[in-house]
Amino acid sequence: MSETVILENVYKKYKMHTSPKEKLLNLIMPGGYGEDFYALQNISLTAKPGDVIGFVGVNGSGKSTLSNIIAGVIPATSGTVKTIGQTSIIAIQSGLNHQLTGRENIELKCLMLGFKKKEIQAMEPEIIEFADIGKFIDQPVKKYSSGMKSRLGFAISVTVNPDILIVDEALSVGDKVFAEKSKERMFEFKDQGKTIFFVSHNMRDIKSFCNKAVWLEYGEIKDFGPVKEVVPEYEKFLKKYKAMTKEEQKKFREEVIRKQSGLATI
Ligand SMILES: Nc1ncnc2c1ncn2[C@@H]1O[C@H](COP(=O)(O)OP(=O)(O)OP(=O)(O)O)[C@@H](O)[C@H]1O
Repeated sequence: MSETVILENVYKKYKMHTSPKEKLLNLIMPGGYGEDFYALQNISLTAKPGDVIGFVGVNGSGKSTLSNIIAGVIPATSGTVKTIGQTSIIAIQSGLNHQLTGRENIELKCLMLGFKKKEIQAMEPEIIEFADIGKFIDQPVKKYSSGMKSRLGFAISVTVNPDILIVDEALSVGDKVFAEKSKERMFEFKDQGKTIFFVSHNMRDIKSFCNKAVWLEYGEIKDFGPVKEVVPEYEKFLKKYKAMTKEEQKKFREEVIRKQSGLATI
């Protein structure tokens, strides 16, 4: 079956700043200002319908950056990103506008995804029912609890029926009942053969839900393959990392920063 996501030699470079002055200089100077920092380097991967791919890696390895690039939330610095079909991301930062009401956010997000007014009207009741936030739907989102925000974000993202779904730690917030309902919906998507990317620090969730895994280290792909092969290797690494002395862990982190700080060549 043909691919739904194709990434070729993707890099994401940030400028590191230590003061507001440096941030300002970065905005006004041609070519920017500050030390280069590569959040992602040389990422190439493809995904097909039915692929449920877990992103694993320690804090700062690039999982969210890669998710956001696939979702089209942020651009890659270089390389090519091709997605075929409707893409939808579910993340803790739900991307809702805090000044607008829940209902207005539904309309705005769906309009941005290219739906027509009539289609949105048809989807709205389903989104509201799934989000289960009662009368708050006509209140501004700034009055919502974090659980309510994530429920609304999740409800919109799944009701638009995407071909490619990206789930970034979204199940780690909110109550148990909603987490169960969300998991059920994601398993339905999996059964329908959609392409899913799933970011989690919970290896039990990764092993039970995904059929493939990408192990990211220093913003690079350390391994990509069947979840049964990649995750045990990653768990072995985690065990070793946790067994290191504080000094050894510090050395490891310094090495990570050195590898990501402008030493790579594009
Ligand atoms: N806007 C930004 N400006 C500068 N650096 C950034 C920015 N966003 C992310 N980074 C850096 O890029 C690296 C990768 O971050 P990312 O959030 O993708 O990692 P992660 O694997 O998702 O981490 P975590 O498990 O902690 O969520 C980190 O070192 C982070 O500090």
